[in-house]
Amino acid sequence: MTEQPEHGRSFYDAVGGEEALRRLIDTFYDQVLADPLLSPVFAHFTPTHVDHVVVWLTEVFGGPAAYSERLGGHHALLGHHAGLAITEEQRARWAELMVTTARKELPDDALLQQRFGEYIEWGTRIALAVSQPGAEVGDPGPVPHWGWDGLAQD
Ligand code: HEM
Repeated sequence: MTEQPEHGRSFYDAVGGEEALRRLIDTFYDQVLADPLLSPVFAHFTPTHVDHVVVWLTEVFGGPAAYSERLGGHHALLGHHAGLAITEEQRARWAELMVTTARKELPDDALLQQRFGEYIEWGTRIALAVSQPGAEVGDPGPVPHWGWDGLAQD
């Protein structure tokens, strides 16, 4: 788990744990579903979507590894985006809404907000890539870990 001396705690704990991630994702999807560019992409949205995104982010940021244990891990996550044909405009809007929601819902800590934004930029580019027609997920390896130093090389 990545830690930074002056911040001390794991990135997951500093973010505020599962409770903060749930607040973030609840607020975020309220906006996604009201957004004319994104709402058509989420036509089949269900409340379990919120749960699963929270479980994913929990594991990525160093909390319990429940996405790997219960929801199929990295391969399954990428597979959920297969065939969606996400456009760059949609990706950028998704990322922008997530980052602006994080400014309201996550702690007001410059490094935390920066690393969170970098993860969203990285993750949304991968989601766009695997969503294109004919793209193959292959073997993406274990769920990535992201923290005070960005992507952990573990
Ligand atoms: C960091 C970036 C992203 C993360 C962590 C993420 C996370 C997830 C997760 C965990 C699921 C599975 C939900 C479930 O099991 O119900 C999912 C599905 C989905 N994601 Fe993403 N996502 C990202 C980027 C995007 C972007 C940029 C878009 C579109 C603009 C998108 C559109 C969707 C859609 C439409 C589904 C539902 C697909 C289905 O019906 O199964 N995602 N995402």
